Amino acid sequence: MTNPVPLSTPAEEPAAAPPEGSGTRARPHGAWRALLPSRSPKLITGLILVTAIGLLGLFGPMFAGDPDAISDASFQPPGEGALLGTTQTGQDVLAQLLHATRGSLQIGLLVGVMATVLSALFGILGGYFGGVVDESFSLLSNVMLVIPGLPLVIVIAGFVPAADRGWWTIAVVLAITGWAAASRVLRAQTLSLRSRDYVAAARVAGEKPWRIVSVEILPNLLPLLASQFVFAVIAAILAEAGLSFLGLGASNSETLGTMLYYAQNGFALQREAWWWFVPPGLVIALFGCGLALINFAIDEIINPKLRNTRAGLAEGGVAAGAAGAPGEPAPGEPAERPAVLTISGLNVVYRTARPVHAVKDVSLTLGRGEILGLAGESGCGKTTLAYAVSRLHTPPAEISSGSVTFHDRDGRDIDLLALEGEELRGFRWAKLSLVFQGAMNSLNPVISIREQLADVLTTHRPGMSAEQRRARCAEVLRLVGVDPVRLDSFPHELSGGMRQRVMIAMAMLLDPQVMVMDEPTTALDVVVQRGILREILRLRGELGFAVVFITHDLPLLLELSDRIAVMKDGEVVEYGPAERLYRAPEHPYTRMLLDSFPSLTGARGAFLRDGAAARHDGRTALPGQHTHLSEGAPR
Ligand SMILES: Nc1ncnc2c1ncn2[C@@H]1O[C@H](COP(=O)(O)OP(=O)(O)OP(=O)(O)O)[C@@H](O)[C@H]1O
Repeated sequence: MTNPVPLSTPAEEPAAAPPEGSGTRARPHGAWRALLPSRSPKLITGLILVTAIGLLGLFGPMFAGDPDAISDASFQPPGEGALLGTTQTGQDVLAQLLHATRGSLQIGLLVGVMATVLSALFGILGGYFGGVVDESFSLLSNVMLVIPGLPLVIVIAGFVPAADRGWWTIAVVLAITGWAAASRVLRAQTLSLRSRDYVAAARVAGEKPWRIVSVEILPNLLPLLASQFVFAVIAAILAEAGLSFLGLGASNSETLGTMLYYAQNGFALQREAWWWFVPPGLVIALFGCGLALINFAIDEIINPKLRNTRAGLAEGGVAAGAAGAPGEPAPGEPAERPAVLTISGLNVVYRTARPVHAVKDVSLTLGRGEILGLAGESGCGKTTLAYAVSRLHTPPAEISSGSVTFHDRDGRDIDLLALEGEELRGFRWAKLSLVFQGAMNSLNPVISIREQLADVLTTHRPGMSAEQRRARCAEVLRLVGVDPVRLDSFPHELSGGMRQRVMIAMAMLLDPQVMVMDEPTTALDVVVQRGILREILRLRGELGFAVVFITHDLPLLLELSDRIAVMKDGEVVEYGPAERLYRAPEHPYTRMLLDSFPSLTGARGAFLRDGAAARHDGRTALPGQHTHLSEGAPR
């Protein structure tokens, strides 16, 4: 991006700059294989349980004898003649168990499929299409919900003559009475999904409704559908057991429910014949457990954030303190100001299945009141570094080694990586605050600006009176160039530029010594952006805070920063005063970056023109540098 409006040009932000885009970042899609969890113990255990019980139900009856064959050996415990013992009438429990497993699985799976299809049909289509479709589907599901399930099942099952009450009849009855609750959940989720940016984008792009539902919405609902399927299967197996217990079960089928029913009727518990009721109970429990574990794993597959972050650890990850990078200040370029933040040998690794060493041995010193620019192409680790320094990183990101020391005004050195809980909360914002890209979107739309600013003060400065809070809120707003009348506005009543200024004001509320700004103005148009950057420069001069300023935009950093660190693949490849970096870049990557920005006054950048880094000698001036760098050394 070029910066045609130099910082020194008195260009004002228009009162109503157009609101910015959504600020969402698209993650690159990996191959389907990459979506699979590498070694998920949950998935493996779940699959083993479900497959084993499935095979037992599928093939077991072929090898088992007649489950109804009566013999004299009544209540025989497990032993040689009968592996799982016998019932009151001498029937073989193992043979019964194998047939019953098949019967229950048939009913459970059929109900699971039917109930899930019904709930998806009514819930997703109703939620997506809205209007009459939604109203009629909702009416139907509401009616099904208010009718008490079990009595309805009993009535329907009782209505069907026993001779016709096959396992499929019971399955249909259970499915009809069991889809409504799931459909309400799916409808609510679909309503939320259909208003997301990417669905709106697909609609604007002219995608057909069936494609939007199946490609944009359905994949996001898969974890929910999977868990509802699991729930429906388990509920069906249990409901069928209940019906059998009442004598309303499938008349032509042996199920785990009927087994329990006969065990109860045969006084198995009283006669301590545990082998009669424990095996069917255990099969139900293990099957449910297996399905639940598979459900967890499906969640991890669908949602990459849930994937096992320890997989990387098991593989040893990336060695801490990897090969040194030229992160130290070059000799002869010591920090002139006393340091406020010292980052030393910092390594940050994303412990994913394939670990990403995002920050490699970074060492930087931020002087008091200094603006340190952090430049580098997308994905080089700038945000990861900012998050780690602010202790905002969350798993799978892990600081594998290094230190971050904050040198407080009062002379204390604070080890940032050792701060925990209350200490960390108290430190962040009061001494080190942050403004992130698209921060303006984090303002709560239903709370006024005044309340949102005052909230920060109430949390961190509980001793402040309401009057003092009001005065401070007005003061910071004035500082960032927003009229304090706006305190009573709601975020939607402000322009994008104003909202971002409010966020900067919020970051300044507690008079921090360091502000980390990650692309704070990227979402704004260039005129508004320059207005805000000028404010930051002015405030830095007035209030003396130091800034770590992150952007792709090297020309902008050349104007703004005292020193610049250039990052590539997680390493700081060049670090020095902005002026030196511009006049005599040492690293080929810095030269390439400088060459990649076209000049407004000279020849077009070599990178854009040639598609490759060109050696750059006698560089033409970059936008903005005419007005700033050419006037002398940076601040
Ligand atoms: N949650 C994550 N899990 C695994 N890798 C991640 C994760 N977040 C970021 N990364 C990787 O870490 C590296 C650094 O990412 P980071 O977001 O810090 O880059 P950046 O320089 O800030 O990029 P940009 O300028 O586009 O915001 C990239 O390779 C990225 O793919």
